Amino acid sequence: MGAPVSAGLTHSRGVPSATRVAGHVGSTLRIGGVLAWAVVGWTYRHLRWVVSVASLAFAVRLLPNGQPSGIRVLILGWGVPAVVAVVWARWWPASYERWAAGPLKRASWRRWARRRWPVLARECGLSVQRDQRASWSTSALRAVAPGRPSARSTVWVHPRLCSVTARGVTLTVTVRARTGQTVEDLENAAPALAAAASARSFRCRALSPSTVEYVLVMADRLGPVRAASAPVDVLVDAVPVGRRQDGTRWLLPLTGRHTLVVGCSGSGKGSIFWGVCGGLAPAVRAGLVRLWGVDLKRGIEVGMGRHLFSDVATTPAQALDVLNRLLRVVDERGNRMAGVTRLHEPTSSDPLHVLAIDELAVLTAYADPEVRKEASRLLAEVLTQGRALGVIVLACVQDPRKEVIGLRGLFTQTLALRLRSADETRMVLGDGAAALAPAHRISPSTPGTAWVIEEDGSADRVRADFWPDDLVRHVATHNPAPYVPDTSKPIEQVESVEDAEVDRGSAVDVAPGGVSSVRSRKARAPRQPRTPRRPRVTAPQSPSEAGSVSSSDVGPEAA
Ligand SMILES: Nc1ncnc2c1ncn2[C@@H]1O[C@H](COP(=O)(O)OP(=O)(O)OP(=O)(O)O)[C@@H](O)[C@H]1O
Repeated sequence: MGAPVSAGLTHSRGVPSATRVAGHVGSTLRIGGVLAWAVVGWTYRHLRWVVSVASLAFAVRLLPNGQPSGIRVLILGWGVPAVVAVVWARWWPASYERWAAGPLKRASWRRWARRRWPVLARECGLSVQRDQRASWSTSALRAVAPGRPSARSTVWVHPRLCSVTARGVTLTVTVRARTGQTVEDLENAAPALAAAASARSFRCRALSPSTVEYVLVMADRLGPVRAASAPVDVLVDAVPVGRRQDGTRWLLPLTGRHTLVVGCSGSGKGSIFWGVCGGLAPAVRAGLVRLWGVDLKRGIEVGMGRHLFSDVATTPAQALDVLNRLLRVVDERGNRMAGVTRLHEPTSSDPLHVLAIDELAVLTAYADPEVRKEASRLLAEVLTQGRALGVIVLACVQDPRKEVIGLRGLFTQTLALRLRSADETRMVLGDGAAALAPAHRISPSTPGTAWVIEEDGSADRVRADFWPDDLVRHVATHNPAPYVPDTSKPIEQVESVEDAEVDRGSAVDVAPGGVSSVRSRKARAPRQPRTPRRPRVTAPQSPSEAGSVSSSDVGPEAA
């Protein structure tokens, strides 16, 4: 048998085969097709610009010469701007968006709102039909030709469009209610207006009893995941946790507030937990803030950044102890501040105490009945009295039902991550929130996204930055909580400062796998003089007893 014969043409050195030529032609055609398609698409989207530039080129280049050339018009007026724009948008998208696409889009949104307002107002149920008396000219016409037109006519009355502005990815429309209309009527139309504008989301804010501002977010800035970065600035009043839906920074106010973070499993509570604790890290290092952790889910979450915390409770008994100690700070500060000031100012000797609780329900709903009762009582006291005295609480929870968190109403700001139903949204954010802040519609594919209700009552969508484990560890290691001897413990429990150091420095780092490792910080902490012996003090059992505790019973920051 002879050698197999190739079905195609044979190769000869220096002469390309038909297959290779066909391949080159094919790929050239493909690239050309993609480019042509991109140019056509861009032209379609920017038709007005292309037509304007083409007309300009025609007028400037050709008319003076008196030699019109179709090819030159095409190249100068259409081809050049289209290719420039495609290349610009492809390789420098940010500057293209900033200087070309962004301003054009915003101008078109503004024009759309102004021109379409009468139709929009009517279709969204904001306008009414009213009978109107005929004008004098109509009446005169009627006198000449009796029978028509009618002496009365029907007109549409719309709420007044006060202003239309566009900035970034938001279109802001301010509207004044017509006679007989309330701001609630205007607010109720917000979802319909947002849908008509094809907005991604919206905010609605009452500026006065007759004026409402609609902020329509036309593009989603919360889509991409953004990792947090190690904080540098010493911040106490508010910490940056992520971004708002209009792309601006989301600062979560802390001073004077108790924060409840609610979201189902996997909704990203960890990002907000570490956004706050990590954001406070430089202040912890500076001694302006003391963090206390309660993580009854085996300390897995808090263990990741253990060094940041002055103390961490991983069992119900330890949690009660932490709550008791904070209550003593509340009592001591209350006595000291009474009649002097109404809001605590954190200093390094008198810091802000932040109690961070990973899963509140484990303590207040799923623990033993006695622990539950005691924990709820202590926490209620901290929540009701601590706010102005510089003792604040950040609590995360999955289930917002009253049976699970009876203390829900004592938190002064609430963040709703992804929730399971409109009912849960109402429970967390309040009546009427299901339409304005639909946390139950947050996609499971965007963890860390939440709805917040601002002080002025408006709702905003936000997304927390993601805190990877390495970043949490890095921030905690570089911003350890300064050592503060706990003099509130009965004396026999703290034999010496060295013992206390070992006690506190033996941070139980629980690895994700659940394996604990004991790490001593004794080597790093400076050696302290021995604590003077003190008379034995019994920890108070109730707030009334706690009120009589002397300043030596609380931490040194209070002394
Ligand atoms: N801000 C974020 N951006 C992007 N992805 C995030 C963000 N936050 C969390 N995730 C992702 O979502 C997953 C779940 O997040 P996280 O553990 O914080 O949820 P959780 O609400 O605390 O859940 P659980 O209550 O079950 O502990 C994380 O593993 C992470 O991959």
